[in-house]
Amino acid sequence: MGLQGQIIPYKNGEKEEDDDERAGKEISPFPPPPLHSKFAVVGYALTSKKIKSFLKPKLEGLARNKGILFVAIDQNRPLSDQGPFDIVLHKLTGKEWRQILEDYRRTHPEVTVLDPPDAIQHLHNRQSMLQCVADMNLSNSYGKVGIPKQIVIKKDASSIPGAVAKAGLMLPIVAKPLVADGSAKSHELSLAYDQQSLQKLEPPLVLQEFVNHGGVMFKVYIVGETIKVVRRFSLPDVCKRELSNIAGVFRFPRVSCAAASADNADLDPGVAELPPRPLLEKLARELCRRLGLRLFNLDIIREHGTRDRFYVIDINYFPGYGKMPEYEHIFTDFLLSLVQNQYKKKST
Ligand SMILES: O=P(O)(O)O[C@@H]1[C@@H](OP(=O)(O)O)[C@H](OP(=O)(O)O)[C@H](O)[C@H](OP(=O)(O)O)[C@H]1OP(=O)(O)O
Ligand SMILES: Nc1ncnc2c1ncn2[C@@H]1O[C@H](COP(=O)(O)OP(=O)(O)O)[C@@H](O)[C@H]1O
Ligand SMILES: [Mg+2]
Ligand SMILES: [Mg+2]
Repeated sequence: MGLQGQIIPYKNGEKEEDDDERAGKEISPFPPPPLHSKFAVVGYALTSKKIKSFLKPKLEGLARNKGILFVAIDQNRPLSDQGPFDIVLHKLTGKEWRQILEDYRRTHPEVTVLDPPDAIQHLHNRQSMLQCVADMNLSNSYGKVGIPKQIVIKKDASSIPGAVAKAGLMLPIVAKPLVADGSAKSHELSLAYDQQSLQKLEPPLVLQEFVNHGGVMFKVYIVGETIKVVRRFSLPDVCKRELSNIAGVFRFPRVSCAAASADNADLDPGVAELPPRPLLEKLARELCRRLGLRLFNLDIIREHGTRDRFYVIDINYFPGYGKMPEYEHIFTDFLLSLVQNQYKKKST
């Protein structure tokens, strides 16, 4: 079964209508936009890559029909002189930009900044990124969600074999740059097969046990209270024989970017089966609360040979929603719900 149309809203469990049927003739379930302007104004500060993949004509068209206007933020002018905005949507890096946003949040509490810069900052370090998942210790009748056993190596590659042995990490080991700032370098991943090769790695790093997961992972996209899951191909399992015959470090430039959708692939059902919906709902809701974020996705894998043992391996702020089926409807409804909440707050 393909995943198209698999929407998991927390609240009502209603299924979205067919994309094509609704395109262009949206009847909004929300009351009209606020009184101060005809449109709800969403200021955006995004890279050109993001504008291309996210702000597609279909999204802008649908938004306009629902009373939402996207307006580009001019980074060379003070934010307060622009707008007025109801919402600020952003994904740019740099200390200066963070400070501008923090100041703006303080002086414009009526504007929803998606999301707060300090909360996003939490995801820019691969150790702090997964801490919330570890703290949650989610385990119920639907399954158990954890993170792979991991350690952080800040410097000194020669200390790695000792640190790995002391922590009891099993080979093979995945090495990821500690900083996840969106740069090409931060997505470079290495797989080390033997103890000796570990010294070839370049700190600062997070070292994680490689968890066999049948070569398929799940991307869980979160937009406010809505979650949507897609399947992607991933790194293949490493078997014991391979482990004893292969030595060295294997480097991958950007695994997840190269990974194709596995939604319609003919897969072993035990590998392809989506994680249970109630488990993902609980995980997503808790992560939204703990991280203070509304726009993110997480990469989750199922330990091969188990039914209900899951590991979160990555969390990304404002990911590639363009690859999430029906994101235009989900995103515009989300923006409207935010504006509506602001309006309610103002009138009470
Ligand atoms: O460009 P895309 O559509 O592949 O999106 C990237 C994400 O892919 P995904 O939605 O998970 O498939 C990607 O996810 P992964 O880290 O590759 O799992 C990141 O979120 C990436 O942002 P950044 O480089 O970490 O700042 C995202 O890149 P930006 O679009 O934010 O630059
Ligand atoms: N601990 C792990 N066990 C097995 N595979 C992993 C593990 N960590 C990462 N991977 C694989 O490597 C890919 C990239 O790692 P990830 O942490 O998602 O980095 P990125 O932020 O660059 O996407 C994942 O999508 C998955 O295919
Ligand atoms: Mg990833
Ligand atoms: Mg990532």
